[in-house]
Amino acid sequence: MPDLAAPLPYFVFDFDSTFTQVEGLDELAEIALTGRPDQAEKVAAIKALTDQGMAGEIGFQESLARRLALLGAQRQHLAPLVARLQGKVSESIRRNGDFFRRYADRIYVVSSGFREFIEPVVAAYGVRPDHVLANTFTFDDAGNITGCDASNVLSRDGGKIQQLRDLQLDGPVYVLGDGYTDYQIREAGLAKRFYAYTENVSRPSVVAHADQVLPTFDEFLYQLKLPMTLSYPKNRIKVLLLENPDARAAELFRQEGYQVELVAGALDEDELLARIEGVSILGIRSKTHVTEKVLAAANRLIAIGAFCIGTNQIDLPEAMRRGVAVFNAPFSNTRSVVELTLAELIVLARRIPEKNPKMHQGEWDKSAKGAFEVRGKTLGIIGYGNIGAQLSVVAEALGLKVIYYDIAEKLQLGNAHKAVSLEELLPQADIVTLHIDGRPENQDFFGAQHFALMKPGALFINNARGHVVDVPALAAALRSGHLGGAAVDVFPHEPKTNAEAFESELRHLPNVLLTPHIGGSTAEAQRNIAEFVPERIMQFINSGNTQQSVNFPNILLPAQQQAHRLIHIHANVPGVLARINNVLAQHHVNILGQYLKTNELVGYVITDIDKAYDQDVIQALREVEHTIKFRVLY
Ligand SMILES: NC(=O)C1=CN([C@@H]2O[C@H](COP(=O)(O)OP(=O)(O)OC[C@H]3O[C@@H](n4cnc5c(N)ncnc54)[C@H](O)[C@@H]3O)[C@@H](O)[C@H]2O)C=CC1
Ligand SMILES: O=C(O)CCC(=O)C(=O)O
Repeated sequence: MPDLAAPLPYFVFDFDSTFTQVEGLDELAEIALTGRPDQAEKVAAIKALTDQGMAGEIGFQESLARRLALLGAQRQHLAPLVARLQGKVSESIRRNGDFFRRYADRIYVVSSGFREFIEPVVAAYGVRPDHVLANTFTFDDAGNITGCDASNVLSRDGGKIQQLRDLQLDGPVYVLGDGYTDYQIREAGLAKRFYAYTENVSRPSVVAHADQVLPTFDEFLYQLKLPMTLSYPKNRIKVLLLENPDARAAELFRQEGYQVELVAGALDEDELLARIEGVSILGIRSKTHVTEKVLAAANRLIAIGAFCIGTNQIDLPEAMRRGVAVFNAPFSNTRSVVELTLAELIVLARRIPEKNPKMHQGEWDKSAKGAFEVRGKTLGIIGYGNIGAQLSVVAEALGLKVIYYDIAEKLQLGNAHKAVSLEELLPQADIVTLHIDGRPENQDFFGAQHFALMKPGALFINNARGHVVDVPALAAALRSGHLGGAAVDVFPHEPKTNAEAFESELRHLPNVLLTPHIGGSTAEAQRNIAEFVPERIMQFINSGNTQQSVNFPNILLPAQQQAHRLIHIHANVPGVLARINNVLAQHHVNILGQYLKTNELVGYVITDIDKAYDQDVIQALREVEHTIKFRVLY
């Protein structure tokens, strides 16, 4: 570990793929070779030579000479190169630009790249020209780059070592770089610590030799307790994604700098208990249950993402009491469920679940028995929320009459007719479809007495939640012939993974279409969900914005320039806001903006304060009575 009490060390940065995201010579090659038929081939050859040099597979001098020979670059290409590199400074270095200005005396950039493009890029961050140690190009009279100044130590093998020797720095040196030649400074005894910088590229041979690996520059500042833009390095935020959400979700979290771990199936309580410690963001779909016990063990949990609509699998009040915000994707798969339901009602009306397997067994059963058109028939929709209402519109377009029942007052769409009770709806409907939510009160919502009220031969569809239907009662109604068929996508007990067997008494019943909870499983829905949920969670983490959280008071406070943002979650008891503001007043901290919203269990306050604050204020705010969670966002 670095010695925090010691005087500040000298910081030696590599440039290519460390200070910037890219290699300068690779970029120069792309610019210089633009429009040439052999551009791709030559750029690839140059990149391969860069990598071989960085990984220590060939000598630096050889790598450089071979790259320059392929380059064909001229002086005029340098200005566009600098402009390009200025836009490609590593993200975490860019956001901590103040560090370079503040500690300019202690910072050196030592690179085997070229001063012509390095100096202007780092100068924008306050790095002094005499602290940039790099090669220089040589040019011919026509301005073609012909090579590099051979008298410069950095143009030779072991150049960085010699350069550090020549510098004769009078204190400890910390080297940050992505290449083997950066490590060699430490190996030669000229640096106290070598940090492998992996934000842009991670080379196993370099990482293996590092005192520490730095996924971002924030991590370095955090470890050294130096001032930083973020309150906490993003690479320390652990995301656990279960049940295979679309790959885009992991990609977005990784882009944000978080560590992402994937588990293909659902986890039961014990399995989740074993993995939840240290997790900041948990992503699930419909099968993983986030119980009170799991939440109690979740020592770092900030947010849960339900990559679906339903959130009945999460103990929402307990999550709220523990200050864990829950987000879902309330509309991203709505259309997919509607399309499946429409397909099912036609397929059932034509008794396809019986005919299809017979055909596969070579049996030709051509008959109209029990088959009907859906045009003019009555569709009874129970639960007229997002799915029910959209289904209503599309079903009418298909020629169905719609009647619906909902416990909440809902806007009647098209010519849909509202029923005041199930008793009114059920005897009228030729097809009954459930689209209620999975709240605990809906356990066994639909039972034998309801099937009995349905028309003889009517069809039944459940694409909502398994536990809302009494399955033995449904099986009895099908077996007796009272119902003409059913389509079921959701079950009280669903396999956790595709490897587990599916058990249900609905198996092998006539005209019954069973699907493995795929109502929302379309490419479109999964991609939409995988973008929607991470976006909500990252907004919450970065700005405190809780819009569309299913369990938190919804707040959106626009970001203020020159402000620190504090997030305070507390038990909803009187007087907490006054106590927070008392602490701020006692410490003479100016409030620039503030928003409080409460619900039945918690209060959520976003406070923007001016720049002047110290650790005492933060500690005092943490100690405010009834605090559940407190975070400094920026
Ligand atoms: N099979 C699948 O893959 C999918 C299933 N779903 C499930 O579909 C269901 C509906 O989803 P959304 O329409 O988005 O939900 P929503 O919340 O927009 O609508 C649910 C509606 O049901 C009503 N409701 C609740 N309890 C009721 C009751 N006892 N009697 C009558 N009405 C009642 C509510 O007032 C609300 O209008 C949810 O359970 C959801 O989890 C959603 C997406 C995919
Ligand atoms: O696709 C999933 O995993 C669950 C879909 C679902 O039931 C929902 O969105 O509520």
